[in-house]
Amino acid sequence: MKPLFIVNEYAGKGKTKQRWSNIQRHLDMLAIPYQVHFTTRPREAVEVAKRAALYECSHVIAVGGDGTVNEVVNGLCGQQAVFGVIPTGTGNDFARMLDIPDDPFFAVKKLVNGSEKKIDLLELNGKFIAGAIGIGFDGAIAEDMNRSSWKKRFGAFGYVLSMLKILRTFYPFTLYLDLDEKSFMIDKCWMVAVGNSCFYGGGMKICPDAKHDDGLLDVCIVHDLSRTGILKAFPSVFSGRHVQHPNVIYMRGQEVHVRTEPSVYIHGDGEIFGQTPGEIVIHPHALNVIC
Ligand SMILES: Nc1ncnc2c1ncn2[C@@H]1O[C@H](COP(=O)(O)OP(=O)(O)OP(=O)(O)O)[C@@H](O)[C@H]1O
Repeated sequence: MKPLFIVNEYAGKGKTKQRWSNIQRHLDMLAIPYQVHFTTRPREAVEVAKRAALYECSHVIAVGGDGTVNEVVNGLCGQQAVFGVIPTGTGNDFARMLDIPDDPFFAVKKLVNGSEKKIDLLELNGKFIAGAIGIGFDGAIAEDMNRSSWKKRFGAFGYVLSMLKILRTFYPFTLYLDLDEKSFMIDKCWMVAVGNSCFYGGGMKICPDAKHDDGLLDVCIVHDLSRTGILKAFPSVFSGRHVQHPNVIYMRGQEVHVRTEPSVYIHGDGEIFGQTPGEIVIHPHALNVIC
């Protein structure tokens, strides 16, 4: 039973093609037999991972960034095969969550010597997300980044550029949020983040206490801040200290329903999943991974 590598050569600003030759060299050096599929278009990885059982593979490894991880996870969820990742993308937050190194040699070694564990997954309106979901200001930033060439040109720094652009035009919204049995109505809301992992946007700790195997989702709400206030608070998201800010609410639960007035964008691990409303549920121990 050979592992199947699903490679997105376009991930990491197109550098994955070069990185894959390195990875292949390391696999051959360690005498690891494998099968490989190169994606030819967006979302193809979902279909390939769905057919993993036909390939008779014990492991399915995504070679790419968080978008590729998301597609493979959505195809693989509910199957026996174990999921792994070799990070070659721009943000690589999933690999960061599992402590998988960027260096291809050490990432391959980790795949070979790593142990298996089960991790939780978020489900948003029927789709699975391994890392974190952003609603509102952050969804608008992700939408802008995916449309512009900034991510390709500037990598993770493209997030900051899109943030500065969206900050000028974004208007806070009214949030109606149900978390398990509790209901909240929050005016002048900027964003809601729901995290399975603490990392997102290339290393930002938006939900700093989120753990990917505790059966809980973490919710972070930013509200009632001026544009200058957002700018001042932004750097603290890299350390996770933003949760101490008086205009940040931080909670934990199992199921979140979000409605907003007006509708705002939702992203999951950087990919746009439409607009609000959104229903988010945590699925404890839903995916077998090597870490
Ligand atoms: N052959 C292809 N041609 C064009 N796009 C593709 C192809 N295969 C996959 N994709 C798309 O490439 C997009 C970007 O891939 P991915 O997210 O893995 O890399 P990244 O954006 O560099 O990394 P990260 O998400 O970690 O910042 C995904 O949304 C995926 O659907």
